[in-house]
Amino acid sequence: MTILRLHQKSEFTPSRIPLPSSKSESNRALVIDALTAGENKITNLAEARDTQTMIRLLEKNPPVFDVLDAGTTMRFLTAFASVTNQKKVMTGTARMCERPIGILVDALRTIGAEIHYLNIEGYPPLAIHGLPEQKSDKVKIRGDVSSQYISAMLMIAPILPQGLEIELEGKVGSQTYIEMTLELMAQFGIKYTWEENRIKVSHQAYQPTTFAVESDWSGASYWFSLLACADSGALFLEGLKENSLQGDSKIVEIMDLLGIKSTFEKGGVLLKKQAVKGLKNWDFTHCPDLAQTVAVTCAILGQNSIFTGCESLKIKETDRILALQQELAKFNAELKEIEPAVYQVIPSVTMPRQVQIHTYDDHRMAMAFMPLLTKTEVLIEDPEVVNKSYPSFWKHCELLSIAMDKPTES
Ligand SMILES: O=C(O)C1=C[C@@H](OP(=O)(O)O)[C@@H](O)[C@H](O)C1
Ligand SMILES: C=C(OP(=O)(O)O)C(=O)O
Repeated sequence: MTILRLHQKSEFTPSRIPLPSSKSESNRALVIDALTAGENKITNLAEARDTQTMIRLLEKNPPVFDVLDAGTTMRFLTAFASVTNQKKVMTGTARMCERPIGILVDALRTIGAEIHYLNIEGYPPLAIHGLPEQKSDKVKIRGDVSSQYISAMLMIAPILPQGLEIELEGKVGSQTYIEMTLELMAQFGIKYTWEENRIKVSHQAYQPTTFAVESDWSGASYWFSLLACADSGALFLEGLKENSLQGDSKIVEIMDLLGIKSTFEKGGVLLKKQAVKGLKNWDFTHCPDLAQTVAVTCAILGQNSIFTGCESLKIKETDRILALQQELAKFNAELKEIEPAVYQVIPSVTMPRQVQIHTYDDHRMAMAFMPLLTKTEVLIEDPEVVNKSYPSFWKHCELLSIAMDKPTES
């Protein structure tokens, strides 16, 4: 295990942070590009490992698609390999093989794909044998497990000879990501309708276009949190736009309650400190990746908050609820279950002189706990975990003159 020591620092001189590109937008653009007959010009693709994995697999087209720990890559490429009628084994890390995929496999089988489970029913690894003939132009997909299944089906829908109608069943989580998929498809010329719980996409061709991936709002959230927890400073986050395809731009509203004023300017957003208004509760149904950032911020800022809509957090890179509970306890804060998927953050009252954060192979655990350095010395276990979405994260900490020791082996 490597450990990165972050020295305490609570004042930041106004600094600029060049954010990474969004892996969610990148991975959609890459799949759509692979399904477009002509030449697209896609710029600003993410350096994230999840995106680099997608690029490598699409370029090299090996018989086994090992997606490592990338959820979108697993789900999007399962649909892609099916619709392009390929024989493919889909696999990933041990954790990836614990993340459910049965809902997507069922939907693909309904439209005619031949897919077998190689180990446990409902989970990767999978063997795909192609989609010889479209058997149905309608599927029902429940929306409360992962929106990635719906995005995966949507992106392949125009390629299907009969198009596709998707009926969303029950509560829909991460809807902003479904909207992102459809908006991106629209930018590549696709027409669709979405009435109540039915999304219809007819058979049509993706139109070659130019598309620039936006900066990553999920990655931006950690800098909002850092400034919210700091005593003073200002930050300019480069490349963010007010009207984003990304639902995690909600961090602006959340952090407005937690003491950050955001002003959109040419080339990005300026963050300044303002009085804390208070965050009594927040629903994370459509922005689950912000939950860790906001939980840590509330715990540090003395905000007793109720978090709802946390259903999907247990099936991400790790069980994020358990991981948060264990790590918040290290500085005497709590994430208490009130009822299923509803939690209360009980903030820290005493801060130890040093806190060592276990990161559970989850990039967001490392990044979400970084702002703790405003209050104490922080040791981050396996800091390279950030590579999944934000490989330059620690370099960007250095831009803020956050002192850190070279990672040591232990
Ligand atoms: O489609 C996407 O790009 C994503 C959707 C979300 O997953 P769920 O739909 O599983 O909540 C999100 O947590 C993930 O980081 C990225
Ligand atoms: C959940 C995440 O990613 P994925 O599901 O694509 O692995 C994430 O980046 O927080």
